[in-house]
Amino acid sequence: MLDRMAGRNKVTCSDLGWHKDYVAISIMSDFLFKFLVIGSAGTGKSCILHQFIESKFKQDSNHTIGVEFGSKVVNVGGKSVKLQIWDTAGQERFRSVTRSYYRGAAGALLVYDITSRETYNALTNWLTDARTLASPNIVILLVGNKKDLEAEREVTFLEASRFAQENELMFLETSALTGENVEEAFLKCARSILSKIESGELDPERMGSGIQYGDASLRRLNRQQQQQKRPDCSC
Ligand SMILES: Nc1nc2c(ncn2[C@@H]2O[C@H](COP(=O)(O)OP(=O)(O)OP(=O)(O)O)[C@@H](O)[C@H]2O)c(=O)[nH]1
Repeated sequence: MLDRMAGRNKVTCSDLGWHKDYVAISIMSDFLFKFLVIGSAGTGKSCILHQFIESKFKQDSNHTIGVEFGSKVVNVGGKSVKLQIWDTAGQERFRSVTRSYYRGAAGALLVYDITSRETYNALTNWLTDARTLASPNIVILLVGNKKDLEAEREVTFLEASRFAQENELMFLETSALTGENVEEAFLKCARSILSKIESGELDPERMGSGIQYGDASLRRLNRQQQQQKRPDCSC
């Protein structure tokens, strides 16, 4: 099972139950965050995930069947965070399958294609799904992908920034082709979750928070508890 956590895996419909019993806590990480990548078909979600994990463009990307999975450990503000990322199919026919993955997600990249107004117009529906089906405190970053296709742009940066502001989303334009802002998108989302944990706005111990302590944090907590239990030395 651990092999499946290193890198990226296709999850077929028959596999859909396996992760339910799986407690994925990385040995060296401080936290584990569950992430979703959502948005209309063809916006580049799989290519974004591939670029983030493999640092290269996925040349022959096919439509995702159900969901695919990838993971990566990143350093955020001195903390080691394992991102457990579910790349969902954008096609309507997979909607019931993909919706079952929303529960307990801490963060999401909501992706549209800057060269397709249709994918931008669908954002409100995706957002409603994310906010109702995932954790109520889910941190969402709006991603305008295919930034390299400037000549074919149908959605301006300003328009999308306003949408993001009105809907309390963070916003970035990316290119899975060149890699521009791809890592930054995941890091920005992770940073925001981490700062909400630090400020107490997010509680990793709440069921369905999409956040777990990694072994490094657990070891630290155990040490602190042991020290508190030790009786004071009277010598
Ligand atoms: N020029 C350009 N093409 C891209 C970019 N990202 C993805 N593509 C292309 O867009 C198409 C769709 O990419 P995918 O990553 O498969 O899209 P998806 O959102 O995962 O699609 P579904 O799995 O059906 O939901 C492919 O032909 C990619 O080569 C990008 O940043 N720039």
